[in-house]
Amino acid sequence: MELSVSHINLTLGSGRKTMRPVLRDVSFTVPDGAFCSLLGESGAGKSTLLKVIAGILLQDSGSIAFDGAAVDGLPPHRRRLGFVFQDVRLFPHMTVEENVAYPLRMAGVGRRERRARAQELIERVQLAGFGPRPVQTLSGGQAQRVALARAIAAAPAALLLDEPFSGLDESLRDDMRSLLLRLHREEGVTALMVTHDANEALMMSDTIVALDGGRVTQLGAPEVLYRDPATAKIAACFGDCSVLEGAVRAERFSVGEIALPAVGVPDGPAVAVVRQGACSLGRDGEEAGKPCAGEAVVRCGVYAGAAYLARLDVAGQTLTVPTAALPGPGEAVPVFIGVEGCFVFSRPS
Ligand SMILES: Nc1ncnc2c1ncn2[C@@H]1O[C@H](COP(=O)(O)OP(=O)(O)OP(=O)(O)O)[C@@H](O)[C@H]1O
Repeated sequence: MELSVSHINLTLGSGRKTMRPVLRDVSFTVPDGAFCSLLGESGAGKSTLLKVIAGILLQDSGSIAFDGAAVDGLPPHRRRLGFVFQDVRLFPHMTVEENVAYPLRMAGVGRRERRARAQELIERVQLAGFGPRPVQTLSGGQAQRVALARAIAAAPAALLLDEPFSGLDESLRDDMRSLLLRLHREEGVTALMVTHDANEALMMSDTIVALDGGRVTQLGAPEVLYRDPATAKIAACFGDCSVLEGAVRAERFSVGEIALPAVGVPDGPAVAVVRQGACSLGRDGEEAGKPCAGEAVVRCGVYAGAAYLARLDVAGQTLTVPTAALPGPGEAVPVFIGVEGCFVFSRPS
């Protein structure tokens, strides 16, 4: 099913003083069978948007459509959606099988067919034999597998997932991501997942919708957001980086002794996001063929396993650069920064 979100606006709050716009003109389309992530920091409006799509909250204006047909007048239970939440929300008084079969019971599916589908799904989420178990006896990862099986049991029109793995240990998350992607592919179900983990969004999505302050700031394939981020926040969300405030003049960003290309950026205050992987010190940078960005003074260094991290002083700000050999504090060192990991944006003055 194609899921369309068109010009959604929503203001929330209990009194005039607390009313604030939470969603502002949000529009995007998730094609039939695609996996889309809603990415944004806390308070961006991700969960609120999921609730609007589910029909739990009603928007002030705009429309939600499934396969081109508006569903704004439909209550949540008639939207045929499957849900997975961070806090799992299994029915505690039911067994694993009863939980998975519940949406089928609600849909009026006969007992024998319900049992067969529940059994099949329990096996597909690698919990064969767990059917009669009370859900309170499950580990966090097992409970989330049951929640996934339950969410797809009644072949929903779309699957909505709200931070489904953030309550799990990192060691479990990768397994769960693979399982979810496999089920998504096998069922061919359209999926929309809320996450604040940019790398999770990169790994899992066909499309990412970046939300900030209730607005869509960028929409596109993971590669597009990674290689050509539209805002400094998006550039900075994909892992270790330094953020430097400076100014652009004649398409050059400068701060302290550091200068970087800023093609197309107008003159004025600006911010540069510099990914650690794009930076090298001294001879390492020359050998990698990166352009020299200038000199900076070593403030301190830390050991980070694969490399040392040199913390350099740039006009009172910190530029972190991985290095095989740590120079001493106070030493001035040439810094090399590859253009592919360096993004400059105008900053309102
Ligand atoms: N019922 C409400 N009344 C007033 N403000 C609300 C209400 N629900 C949410 N908000 C506000 O709307 C904004 C967006 O909230 P939302 O929960 O959608 O963000 P989020 O991106 O999902 O964040 P998180 O990752 O922390 O869950 C927040 O500033 C929140 O305080």
